[in-house]
Amino acid sequence: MTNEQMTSSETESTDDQPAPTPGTDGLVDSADAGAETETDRTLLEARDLDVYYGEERALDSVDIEIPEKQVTAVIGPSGCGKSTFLRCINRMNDLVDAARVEGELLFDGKNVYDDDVDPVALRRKIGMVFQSPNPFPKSIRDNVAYGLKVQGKDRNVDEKVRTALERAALLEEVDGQLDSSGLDLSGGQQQRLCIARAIAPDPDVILMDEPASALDPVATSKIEDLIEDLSEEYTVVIVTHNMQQAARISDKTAVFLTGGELVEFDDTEKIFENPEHDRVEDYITGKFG
Ligand SMILES: Nc1ncnc2c1ncn2[C@@H]1O[C@H](COP(=O)(O)OP(=O)(O)OP(=O)(O)O)[C@@H](O)[C@H]1O
Repeated sequence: MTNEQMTSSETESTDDQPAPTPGTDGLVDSADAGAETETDRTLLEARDLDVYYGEERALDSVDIEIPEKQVTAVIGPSGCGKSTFLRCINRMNDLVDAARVEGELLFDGKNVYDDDVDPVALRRKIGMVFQSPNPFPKSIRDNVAYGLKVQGKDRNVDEKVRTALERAALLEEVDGQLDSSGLDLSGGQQQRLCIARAIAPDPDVILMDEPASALDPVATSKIEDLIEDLSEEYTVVIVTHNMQQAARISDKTAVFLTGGELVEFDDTEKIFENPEHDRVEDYITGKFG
């Protein structure tokens, strides 16, 4: 992973937003970015975004505006590019040799693919939770403190760890055993530990790639409740195969179909009750996919 350094302090702004203050990592500080409490403010935007793996196109000219502090679900049949899209947002595709990205992915009006953006710093602002819980073989405390220590944020670590565990709805269950291994927790607890680890560095966005697909129904329901709570403070983008889950927990839904095409993006209710496109209706009603 390259830790690219900022070479310019220039920051782009969108037409309807004031120019935010650039940080030393090429990114903007969301707290400086103007009307951060407006729920419909766009935080993430793809413009004509294509991704290729070698010669194969996985995303086809995707345009989307994702609002802050809401849950956006990304659904679609297997292989349609959902995970690829998610990984574009925090440049995880940089780690895939064959992947090539064209177009723009704006975070707070700044293209994350600009040369002056440090991908490591970007991933602290845009955290990620994966399909299978993947705690480090360390204590619960060290798992959550990991990102803070990497950032050199060594002050009040215990307090920050407890806050993150509380936000991830795990503190009550693990209080008094923060020195036990994270690997000794149940699958659902491990996933909430991973969520606590993602939120400890205080990101703006949490990306989730099928975060409940490896969990039983009770653990899944806890994660779903948690995702809804998290959207009060964070922008959540979640890939899910489970359409009922998307309908239950998301405010907006993006439907990708074969070939990496974003066919429809709208309020979740509209997508599930009255989609514009026949192909989306066919997918939602299970006619294919
Ligand atoms: N590392 C890679 N190298 C080459 N091709 C890839 C790679 N990752 C994904 N692809 C291809 O890109 C396309 C989109 O894959 P992606 O994983 O984004 O789809 P998805 O909708 O998330 O699928 P699923 O629902 O099965 O997880 C597929 O054709 C896939 O084979």
